[in-house]
Amino acid sequence: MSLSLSRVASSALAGARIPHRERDAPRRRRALRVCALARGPIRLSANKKKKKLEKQRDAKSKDRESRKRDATLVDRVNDAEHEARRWLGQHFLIDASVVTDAVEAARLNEGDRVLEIGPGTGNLTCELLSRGANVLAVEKDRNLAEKLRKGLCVEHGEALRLVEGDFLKWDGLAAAFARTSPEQPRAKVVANIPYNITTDVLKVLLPMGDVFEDMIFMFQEEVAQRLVRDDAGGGDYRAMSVRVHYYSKPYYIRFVPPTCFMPPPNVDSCLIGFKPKEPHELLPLNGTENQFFTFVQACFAQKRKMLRNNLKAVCEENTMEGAFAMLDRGDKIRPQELTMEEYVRLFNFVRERAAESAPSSEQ
Ligand SMILES: C[S@@+](CC[C@H](N)C(=O)[O-])C[C@H]1O[C@@H](n2cnc3c(N)ncnc32)[C@H](O)[C@@H]1O
Repeated sequence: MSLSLSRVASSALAGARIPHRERDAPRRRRALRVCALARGPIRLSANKKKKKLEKQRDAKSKDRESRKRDATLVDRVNDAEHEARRWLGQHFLIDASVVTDAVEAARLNEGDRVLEIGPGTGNLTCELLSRGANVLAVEKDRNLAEKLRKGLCVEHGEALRLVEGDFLKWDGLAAAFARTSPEQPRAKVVANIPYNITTDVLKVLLPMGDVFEDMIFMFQEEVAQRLVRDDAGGGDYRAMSVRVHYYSKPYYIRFVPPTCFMPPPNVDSCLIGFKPKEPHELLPLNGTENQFFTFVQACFAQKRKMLRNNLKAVCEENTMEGAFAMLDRGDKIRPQELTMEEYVRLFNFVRERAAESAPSSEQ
């Protein structure tokens, strides 16, 4: 290039007529370079277009597929010809993506034992069975239980066992899921139950970490947000959060809008998981678990008040001074500002002081 430029320059200086091709050579070379540069992005954008089209086609076919799956769920609810009973929290799942996410969150393996509370018309149950799980379902509604017995139970034989009755009154739980050897995998729980019984159901299941490993629940969104956060300090941190974090590691899975149910509920929902701690992972207590939770409940007796005021009811003045010094969180702390670990330390401290000041039985 420097050669041709110098030839052009010297010819021009000599006043000679520069040949057309030589005069235009630098411009042509520049144009070629620009074209070469241009070709790259042009090819790239063609690829992008192709990929975008493929993605759109994929999305459309997935959309068609999931609408077909949604329709199957709606059909199953309609086929039950059952009038939903609101007092039993009957909002049946009709969104296939939610059903899939709930079941996948349980990380099922072929042959896993699963407790389903409230199978209803069987949409979650069918998905669990299709993944090779052995399901034990507890349904309170007599009409729905009857339909399940005549339908899914016949279809799936031993893979599905149905217990008709109120889960909270059922005394067969421990025996039904007892492990026959330490090598046997723990069972799993999947439940879309009425929101007004979730707390009671959790009270039963959370301490069963040696029996259940994954627990997936449908929850009211607002309540789940409170339970999952361990940010003591938020005004919504309640005694139930202490219980949940003592026994498990809760985690948020996904948001579920009212349109995913038939009939739709008035509140937003979500899937939430609880990973129960095994017995050896639980923090040691200076007393029984019941005594601990009764103590925590007393600390929250009036949650707008300072912890000091609530503690007065359960411990001596000098024990309280020692407890506050041990916690080192100041005098004005409120019940919702302590973490679960701090409640365990507080409980253990108060119990230890109480034992020290009690008259010895050997005297
Ligand atoms: C929200 S519906 C869910 C039904 C189904 N699992 C679904 O996702 O489509 C709640 C189900 O729990 C049942 N149920 C309500 N209270 C119950 C209880 N205490 N014990 C067992 N089942 C209960 C209801 O009858 C209903 O079938």
